[in-house]
Amino acid sequence: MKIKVGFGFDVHQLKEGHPFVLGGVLLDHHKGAFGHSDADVLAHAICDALLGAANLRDIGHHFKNTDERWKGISSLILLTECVKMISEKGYAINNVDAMLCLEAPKINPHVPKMKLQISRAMGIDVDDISIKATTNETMGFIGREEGVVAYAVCLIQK
Ligand SMILES: Nc1ccn([C@@H]2O[C@H](COP(=O)(O)O)[C@@H](O)[C@H]2O)c(=O)n1
Ligand SMILES: C[C@@]1(CO)OP(=O)(O)OP(=O)(O)OC[C@H]1O
Repeated sequence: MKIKVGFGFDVHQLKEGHPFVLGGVLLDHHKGAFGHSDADVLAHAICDALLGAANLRDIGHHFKNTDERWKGISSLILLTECVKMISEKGYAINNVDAMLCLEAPKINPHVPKMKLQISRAMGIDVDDISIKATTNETMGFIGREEGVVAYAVCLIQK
């Protein structure tokens, strides 16, 4: 059996009045993430972890942020596409572990729904997805609520 690990990171600016989508869940917050797609940093970090594990470059290589096809797209669709790419190389997903870093809102109440959305998009068990959150203790751009960050690792095997 071949086992591979992948790591992903993403960051997006937070702007007043923008929708805030994380893990496919629309959060009720005065600020939201700004990007070419729906700017879902959690989905993007998982995409990069999957692609990295299978040595398939990165999200921007496959989905250019100048391509009109991806403007405003739900990143869950991009996540499903990344799963297809690694499946075509013969890999199955073992598990995903992710970390969100943002000052507000509180993420814990939304974790079950995020896990469900991501499990559906990836076609894996909800129990094989872990989502955690931390603040940046008011420091730096995260502490000033200027941006949101996500990290993810995943294990794939064939
Ligand atoms: N946006 C966030 C940030 C944190 N949490 C939860 O609160 C716990 C304590 O966070 P600290 O940054 O103060 O260590 C953290 O372990 C998470 O459970 C959250 O839900 N949403
Ligand atoms: C998702 C893509 C494509 O729409 O764009 P963004 O939403 O701007 O996100 P980013 O993480 O900056 O780049 C990856 C791109 O593939």
